[in-house]
Amino acid sequence: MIPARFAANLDWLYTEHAYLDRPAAARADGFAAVELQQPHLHDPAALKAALAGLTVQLINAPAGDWASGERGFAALPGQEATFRETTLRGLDLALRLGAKRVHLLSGLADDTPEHRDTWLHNLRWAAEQSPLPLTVEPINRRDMPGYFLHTQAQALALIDALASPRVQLQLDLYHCRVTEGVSLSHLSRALDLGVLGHVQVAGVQERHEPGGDEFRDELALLDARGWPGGVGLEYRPRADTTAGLAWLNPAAR
Ligand SMILES: O=C(O)C(=O)CO
Repeated sequence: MIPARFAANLDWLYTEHAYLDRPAAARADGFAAVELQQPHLHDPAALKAALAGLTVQLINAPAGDWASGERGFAALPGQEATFRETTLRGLDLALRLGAKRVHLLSGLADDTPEHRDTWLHNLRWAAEQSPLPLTVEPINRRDMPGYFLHTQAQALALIDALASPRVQLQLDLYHCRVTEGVSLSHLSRALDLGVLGHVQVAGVQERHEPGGDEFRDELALLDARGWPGGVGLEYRPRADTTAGLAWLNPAAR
C-alpha cells in the first residue's frame, strides 16, 4: 500500500491506459488518492464511478483551451467573466467528485500592478463563493513561459494580501526547485505561515520520477510537522508508471 498522502496525478501517470481506466490502475498499485488536471474533459458520471474508493485530493478548474496556449484567467483583465464561469464549473465538478480542493490557474501575464489587482479581485470573489479550499501554484517559466504566478515570494505576498483561509499555496517542489534553486526552506516557510494547501513532486532534471533521495528532506519535514495534506505525483514516468513507483519505497530513498 502506498502511504495515503501520495496522490497519483491521472493526467501525468498511467497514460498507458485510457483516462477512465487510470483510477483502477492507480488502485491496483496501492494508491488511496489521486489528483486530476483536466477532469472536465470527461463525462462526470463515468468519472465519478471510475474514482470510487479513491480520495480526490485536488482537481484543476478548467483553464481554457490548453492546446491554443490558455493557462487560466485569474490575472487577465477583461477575462473576469471567463474566470468566474470556469471557477464555478470547477467547483461544481469538485463537489460532484468529492474532491477536497480546487486549483485555479492564473494565466499568462506579466507581474504588473494591473495584473496583480485583477488576480486579487478575482481570487477574492472566488474565495467568497467557494465551499472548498482553493489553491494557487507558482509554476516555473521554463516550462510555462510567461505564467503570471511563478515565484514563491509572489504567491505568499498575494495570499497574504487576500487574507482568506480559503486560498492556499500549492507548492510544487519541482517548480520551486527550478525557479528558486531550493525547496526545503520554501516548504518550511509555507508550513510556518499555515498557508500550505497541497504539495506536488517531480524529479528536477527532466520532470520524471524523483531520483534517489531528491525530496527526502521535504517529505520528512511534512511527516515531522504532522502536515495532513496530499502530495501529488505530477511527473512524466520514464517508462512504465508502475515500475517507476519504486522511488516511493522509503528503503529505496
Ligand atoms: O503544469 C503544472 O505543473 C500544473 O500543475 C498545471 O496544473
